[in-house]
Amino acid sequence: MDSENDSAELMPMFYVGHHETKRALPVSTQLVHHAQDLGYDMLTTPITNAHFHTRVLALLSSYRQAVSDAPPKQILPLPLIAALDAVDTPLTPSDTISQLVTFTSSWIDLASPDPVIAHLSRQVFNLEIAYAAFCGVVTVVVPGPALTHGANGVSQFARAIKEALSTGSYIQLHVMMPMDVTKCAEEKEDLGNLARFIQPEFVGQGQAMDIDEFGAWDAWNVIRTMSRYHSRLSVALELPRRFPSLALQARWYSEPVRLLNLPASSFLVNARGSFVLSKPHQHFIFRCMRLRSSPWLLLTDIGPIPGVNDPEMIMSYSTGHLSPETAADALGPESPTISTSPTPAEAVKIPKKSGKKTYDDPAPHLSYIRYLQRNQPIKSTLERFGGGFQDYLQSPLQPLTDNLESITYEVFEKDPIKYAWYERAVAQALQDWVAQKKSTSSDNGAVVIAVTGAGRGPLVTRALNASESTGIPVRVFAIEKNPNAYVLLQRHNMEEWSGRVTIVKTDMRAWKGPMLPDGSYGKVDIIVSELLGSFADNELSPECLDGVQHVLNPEHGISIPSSYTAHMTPISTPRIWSDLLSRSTTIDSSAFDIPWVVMLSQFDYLSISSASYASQSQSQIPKDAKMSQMKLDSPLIPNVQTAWEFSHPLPPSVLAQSALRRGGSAIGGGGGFTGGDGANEHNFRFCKLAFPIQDQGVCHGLAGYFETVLYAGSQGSVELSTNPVTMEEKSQDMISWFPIFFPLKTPIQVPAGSELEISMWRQTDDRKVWYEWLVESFVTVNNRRLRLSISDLHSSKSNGCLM
Ligand SMILES: C[S@@+](CC[C@H](N)C(=O)[O-])C[C@H]1O[C@@H](n2cnc3c(N)ncnc32)[C@H](O)[C@@H]1O
Repeated sequence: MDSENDSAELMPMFYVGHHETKRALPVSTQLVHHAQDLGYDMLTTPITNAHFHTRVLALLSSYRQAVSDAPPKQILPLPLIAALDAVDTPLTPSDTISQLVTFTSSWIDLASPDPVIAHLSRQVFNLEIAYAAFCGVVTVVVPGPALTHGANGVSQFARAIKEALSTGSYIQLHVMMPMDVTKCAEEKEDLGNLARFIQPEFVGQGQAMDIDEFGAWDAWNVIRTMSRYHSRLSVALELPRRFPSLALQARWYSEPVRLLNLPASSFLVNARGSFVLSKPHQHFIFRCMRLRSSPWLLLTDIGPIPGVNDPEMIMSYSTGHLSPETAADALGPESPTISTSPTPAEAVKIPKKSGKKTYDDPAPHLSYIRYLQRNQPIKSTLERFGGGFQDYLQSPLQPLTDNLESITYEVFEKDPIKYAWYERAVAQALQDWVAQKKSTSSDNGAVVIAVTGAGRGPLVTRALNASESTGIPVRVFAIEKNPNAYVLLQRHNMEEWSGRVTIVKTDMRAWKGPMLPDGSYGKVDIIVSELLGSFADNELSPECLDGVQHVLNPEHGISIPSSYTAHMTPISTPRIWSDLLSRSTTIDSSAFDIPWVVMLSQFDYLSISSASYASQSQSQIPKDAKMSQMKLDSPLIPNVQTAWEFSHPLPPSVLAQSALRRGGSAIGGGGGFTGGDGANEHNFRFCKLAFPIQDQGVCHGLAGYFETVLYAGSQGSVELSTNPVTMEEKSQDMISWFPIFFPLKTPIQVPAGSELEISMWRQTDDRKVWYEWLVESFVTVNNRRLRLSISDLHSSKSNGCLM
């Protein structure tokens, strides 16, 4: 198999279903197989049929009649729907039932302010859920609430969903929500919809919500919040013809979307007369398909399954092999000529270009989706490296207290950027050293380098390379406290480094420096270390480097890295939060007090850089962008702020004061704030940052990143970054670090135009280091700043990093 095929095989699979809102035929096993022969993976079916619908309408009508015939003060009991009859449903338990996506009735109105309509709707819904569960159905799609009834209606609907999750204890419930309620296709006049039979006194009752672009998302937020982020509850998202703002797209992307519903109206027709999707549709679908649980696609009302009534018809399997013209983009719906862009129904009437023989595709929409599947954007380095780790929570490494395994080092060493950048930094530092005519700590003019925390030695190799490439002689020491890695370092010294390196097995803080012939200890000119964690200082780089600074040449000595900064931004991530909730109730009650290392994937930034937010109406995807080249990062640039900085070496006076405090002498002060002598208190940090929130949302925690200056000299600075705003410019394709996530035990609802204030502390008691974090939400009304909510003060003290 060639490598192209190899990588194509690793691309996500698209599972595509065929859905008819009014399917004429019951879905038999034969029909399922027939659809599979065409290339569909699944079919949908309603749980009940028109017979049942008619029965309920008749019951409503006779009830209304009875009420109007009854004497004025007589109260009649609410109408009761008799149990389902065999003629009421096309479903029956069968071998193929688990392959069907079932739909509850769309003609009910669970959120109705009319108690009779609500009562009937609830009965229909409960009967359907119970029967589907009985039949062994796995997937049930529930049409979302009518938003016209306002907030009260949404909570009624949400309550019914919560009930259904306990009735059908194995069923996955997908609530069908429009991506953008303001761009919803006009509700088709459904004469049988119970909502039409609302009594006049209830019309307009229940404060209608001010429905803005985020209206449907807001309703979904109520539904999943009331069900406590239930793991069997997700969204079936209906994609509109014209896509909403990038902010709303990004929000839906962060939700548990398990079905993407593509009605016929979401397709455009290109110059060739073929059904295609706009660039924003393509981009959104491609992004969603990269999620750890990628959604299924439903093609809705694109016509019945072809060939069902025509056994003679020659069918072809939709492989996605389309000519470039057939799959070419259409004039997008965002084009000013939108009105001339035909709807699919209109397009059917467009004469095909004469002269060319047209290929009659029985399933053109499906063929196009398969084409997208074949032409997905190539994977980024990070995606190739991190595949399978998306949103997977890992406890941060503690390389100081734990001894890493060889395989962990091996993973670091695959980084295509980090080590190359270190080599550049060392080379530039050596060149500056010589150019500035600085004296060295050796007796022969060689610059003395110590790689402190050498691991299996990749930075040692890079330091030797830098010496060779610059022609500047060095003397190299490799310091490592992991006894197992020490063995490997010795082997490398014999086999790769020709014995040029002095290997010392010790904690760097206990190392006295290079031993001189007279038995005394010399100094080091450059300390090279990589002790950084996802939040810069969380693997105790500051404490380790303070502890080894005594060996550094006091006059000229430098540290690579010379500084590092921690960064953060508030995010919404329902997926990770619900994962933490179940952990906190099962395996780890402190799950919300741990900063987790995680390859953040299904999340949304809550605070966007003002320039990026302002320009979001302009299409971010160039018109001529090839599918395979599309970038699938978050489309908006977040507002990421710096929490604090550490730099090395420290001024000697700071270390001198720390030494005075250690041991608790009177002259060393009154002890630490949080215990101990306070000898590490110079590494205490605090920050309070304010983040503007543009759109309403829910904050589930803080995403943390870091930047580091390895070396800044005469040739500029060599930097690494995991900060999404700067990583592309500073160290694109670096894969060694995933972000860190500081969770909130109780998610904070944030209105549009509000502000989140984040307080973060790096605490220490001389024995360990931990973080504390607090989030507050504010809104300004009539020039008064009002606090809306405040989180718990979270603390990782019980899981702190031991010094
Ligand atoms: C993140 S790993 C980096 C390893 C290697 N430099 C690399 O880039 O692949 C950090 C290394 O520092 C070592 N280390 C951490 N604290 C140390 C200390 N106080 N003294 C000596 N080694 C230490 C760990 O055992 C580990 O091997």
